Amino acid sequence: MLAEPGTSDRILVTMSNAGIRRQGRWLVRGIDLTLRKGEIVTLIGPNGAGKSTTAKLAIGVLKADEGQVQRSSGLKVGYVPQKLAIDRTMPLTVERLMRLTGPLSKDRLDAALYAVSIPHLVKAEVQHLSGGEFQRALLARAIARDPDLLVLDEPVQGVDFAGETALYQLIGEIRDKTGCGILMISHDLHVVMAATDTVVCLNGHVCCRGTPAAVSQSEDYRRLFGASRPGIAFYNHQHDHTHLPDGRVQHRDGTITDHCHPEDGHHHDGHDHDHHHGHEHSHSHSHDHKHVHAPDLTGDRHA
Ligand SMILES: Nc1ncnc2c1ncn2[C@@H]1O[C@H](COP(=O)(O)OP(=O)(O)OP(=O)(O)O)[C@@H](O)[C@H]1O
Repeated sequence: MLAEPGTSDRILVTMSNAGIRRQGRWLVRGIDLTLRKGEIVTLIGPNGAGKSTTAKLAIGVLKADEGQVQRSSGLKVGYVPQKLAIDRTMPLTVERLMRLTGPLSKDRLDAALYAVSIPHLVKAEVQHLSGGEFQRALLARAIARDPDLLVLDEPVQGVDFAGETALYQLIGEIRDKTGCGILMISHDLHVVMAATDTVVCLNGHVCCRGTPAAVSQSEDYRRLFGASRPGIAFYNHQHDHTHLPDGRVQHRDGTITDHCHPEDGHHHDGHDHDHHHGHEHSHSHSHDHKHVHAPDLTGDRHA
């Protein structure tokens, strides 16, 4: 008998009630988070909310003082930290940057640079790269060793709007091609983050989570970031509800609940809460329900 594509074998990291304490203060606490193959999870939150700390806990750079963090055995992580201990004014070629973290065959190095569309920059000096090219070089370095999980701390820093859109598109393509899981960190929701499957809004603890569209409408998000955020646009499908591969339920407003009981979810609007397993579905589309699709902002790249 063919088994349903399992969800447990797709799990890369499970954080259960994880917390970390420094100098008598909890930097983050009560973090529940699951990272799976093929999924993009984005952590958002204001400065100091604990996004980098949570990412470091997830990959084992930091150890939890409370709760548990479990990683699948032999998990290979590609990590682009927020700050690099590299002096960008020192002479350093892209090729050497790629090898600073360990040996890498020429074939893999070239393939990774090709995947991020900068194969011509292999001999370029890092100090001469544009912001977007530098982020691509870091991304190439992180994907070169075939990671199961890619962790990208502020992957679009120093990149203009068009470059940002292209970079998020590229990150989505890397996920599609390699099937790796991706944990991203961003200060805020952004139009292209609609490519993200799940947004987790942090402020020392998990304030809310769900699709980008759902989180942007949630009270917690609005409280944290202010009521109106310009530039957020989502391409929404009208779902009644969708059963995610891991058994959770995504409601029409984009919220995700573990169970089908209305009281379990983050329901704010007082209607459309009667989604139960076994009741009538009204899916009228045939695409993969797991993804919220970004608007096509990248047409020029396909021209
Ligand atoms: N080793 C440490 N000792 C004490 N405090 C720390 C340590 N590391 C981080 N912090 C504090 O923990 C909090 C969370 O830091 P973190 O870098 O995770 O936040 P962040 O959400 O990634 O912020 P930003 O958006 O500014 O990058 C901050 O208040 C920071 O000052």
